[in-house]
Amino acid sequence: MLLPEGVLINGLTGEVSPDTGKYTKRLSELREVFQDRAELDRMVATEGDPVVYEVIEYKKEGSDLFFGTTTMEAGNVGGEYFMTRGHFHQRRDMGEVYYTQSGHGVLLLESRDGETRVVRMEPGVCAFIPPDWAHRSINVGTEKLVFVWVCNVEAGHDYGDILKRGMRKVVVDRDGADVIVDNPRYAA
Ligand SMILES: O=P(O)(O)OC[C@H]1O[C@](O)(CO)[C@@H](O)[C@@H]1O
Ligand SMILES: [Fe+2]
Repeated sequence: MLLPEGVLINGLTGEVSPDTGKYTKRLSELREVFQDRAELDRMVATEGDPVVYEVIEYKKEGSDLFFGTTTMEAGNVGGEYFMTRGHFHQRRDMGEVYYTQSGHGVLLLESRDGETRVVRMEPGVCAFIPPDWAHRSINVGTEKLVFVWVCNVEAGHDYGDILKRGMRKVVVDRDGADVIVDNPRYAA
C-alpha cells in the first residue's frame, strides 16, 4: 500500500525533499533546440557548457500521478532565451499542470493543428496544459525560473516533431524585452 507523504519544495531553488531522481540538461545537449548553433558552440567551449535546466522528481511506483520541479537558469543563445526541449505527450489524452514558484517565464504551447498559445509564467500562476498541446518553458527573466509540474506517470514524452521541426514560434530578447516571433527554421 502506498502511504501519504508531505514533500518539501523550495520555490527558489527547486529542491524537492525527499526526491526520487533528477537530471540536468546542459547547453551541449540542446544543440538542436537553438537557432544560433555557432554561438551555442562558442558558449559551450568558453563558458564551461552551462546548465540550462534541472528536473527533480518525486515518483512512487504504483501511483498514477507524479510531480517535481523544473529549475531553469537565466540566459540566452544569441538572443534566444534558455528553454526546455519541448514535447507532446505520448498519451494524447493526458495533460499537465505547471505551477510557477519564482522567476519569469513564457510557456509556449502548440496544438496538433498548429495553433500557438502562450501562458505567462509568473509566481502564483498555475498553468493548465490541456491534452495534446506541445509545451515548452522559456526563462525570459534574469533569475532562475522555478516551477512545479504534476503529470500522469503514463503521459510519456514525444519529442520527435518538436526536435525535428522546432515550434512555429520562438521567444527572443529584443532590447531587454521578450518578443514572440516566427521561427525562421520552421519547416512544416
Ligand atoms: O522534457 P523537456 O521538454 O526537455 O522539458 C522538461 C520538462 O518536461 C517535464 O517532463 C514535464 O512535462 C519536466 O520534466 C520538465 O518540466
Ligand atoms: Fe509534459
